Amino acid sequence: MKNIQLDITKASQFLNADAIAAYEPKVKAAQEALENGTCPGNDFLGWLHLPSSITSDFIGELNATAQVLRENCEVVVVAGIGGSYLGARTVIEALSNSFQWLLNDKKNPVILFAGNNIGEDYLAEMCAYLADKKFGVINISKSGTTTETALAFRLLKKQCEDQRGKDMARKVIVAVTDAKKGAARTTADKEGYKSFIIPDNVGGRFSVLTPVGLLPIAVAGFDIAQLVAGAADMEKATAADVPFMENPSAVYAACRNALYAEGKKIEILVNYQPKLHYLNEWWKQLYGESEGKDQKGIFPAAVDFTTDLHSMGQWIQDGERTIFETVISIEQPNHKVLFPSDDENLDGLNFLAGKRVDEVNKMAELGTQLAHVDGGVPNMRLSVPVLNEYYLGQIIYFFEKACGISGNLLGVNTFNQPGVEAYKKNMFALLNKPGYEKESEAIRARLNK
Ligand SMILES: O=P(O)(O)OC[C@H]1O[C@](O)(CO)[C@@H](O)[C@@H]1O
Repeated sequence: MKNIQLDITKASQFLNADAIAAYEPKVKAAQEALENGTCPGNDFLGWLHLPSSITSDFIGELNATAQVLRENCEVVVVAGIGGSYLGARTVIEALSNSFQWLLNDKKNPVILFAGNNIGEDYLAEMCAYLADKKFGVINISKSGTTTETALAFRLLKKQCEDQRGKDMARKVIVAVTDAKKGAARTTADKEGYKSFIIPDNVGGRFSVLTPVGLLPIAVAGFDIAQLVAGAADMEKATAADVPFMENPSAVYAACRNALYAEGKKIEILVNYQPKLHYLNEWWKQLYGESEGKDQKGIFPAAVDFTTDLHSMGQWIQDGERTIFETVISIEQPNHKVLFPSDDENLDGLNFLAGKRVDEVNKMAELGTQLAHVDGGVPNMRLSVPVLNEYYLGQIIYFFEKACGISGNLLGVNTFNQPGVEAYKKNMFALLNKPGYEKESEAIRARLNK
């Protein structure tokens, strides 16, 4: 089967002729440090060989649990934030009908996401929608203590028990969390929920191929074996013994770092399919939390084209020249729509008659690439044969591997996120959380100045 393909020619033309090749020894060292476990954060490398180590028995166990939820729920709420929901949402939205929630065909449960914000209106409206639904919950949190998720879960657990009774609630609430620690583990054990473990050595943003992503994706009705198969093939295609220029993750890592060294501080991930919006969101967390530290790191931004050509297009074409783009292009859509001819041709669009809509999209993509390159924006392009589970697995592993290499090239600990604690500390101090007395006093004094 054909793999996803990375083309960097429209990016490397902005660099010295040998700039990418010059990265080969550095990339080799960065990848070796990753594979040998000698890089910073080496206790979080469990994702590296995850795809090839997932057994069919484990897939079977996940599918069996998914089946229990599918049989007993019209709606399943996935509670989680960051790496504990973005991967699942990426795959589910990429593969679902764009109007899934309007279809009401009962083939699959409606999947909702919660615990990823603290919006009171969001929670109120979701709980109101669930009021007459047979619903279940997948509570996902590695730490088991994340405020956004814990808050939503407390509401959902109570509503589920009140609506469906304690016994049924125990059947349709599943926990995905740490093996031993955290409130989500304590609750799951006490209530006797079915639970899955997030391995200690896999951080949240690298966890989509653990039950964190696999369980919700299976509940939504998608083929997780194919997702894992795609990732496993990409694990092979990016292995340490693959020559540098044939390893897409190594080349992507080299190219983005070479551009960064030339002052291209912002990378914009671009798609031409609205279904890929959440891939943008997943990728932003993957690269943002991994590389944005020690006062350095490429800023990961993202746009949905052609939609955002009518909002951000101006900035990208003519704004400050500190950006580069990485475009994800799906070669073949899953549907076929031919543009009709019209005798009156009042809209003047008969020149498109008989063409596929995707042909127009592809010409928009090519035209944009040429314009942006002419405007001084280096462009990489990741070509994906078709949008399905298998190729989403390839895309996920491609970006994860490249992120591991890229973080080592940048010289940061790719696998921690100390900066995320700052807001939490202030929030807990402001909310008078027990244990934060000193911080509460200090923050109030600061605000009263
Ligand atoms: O799975 P958890 O522990 O709830 O964490 C969710 C997210 O929050 C963070 O820890 C940041 O606070 C992310 O790294 C993580 O993906």
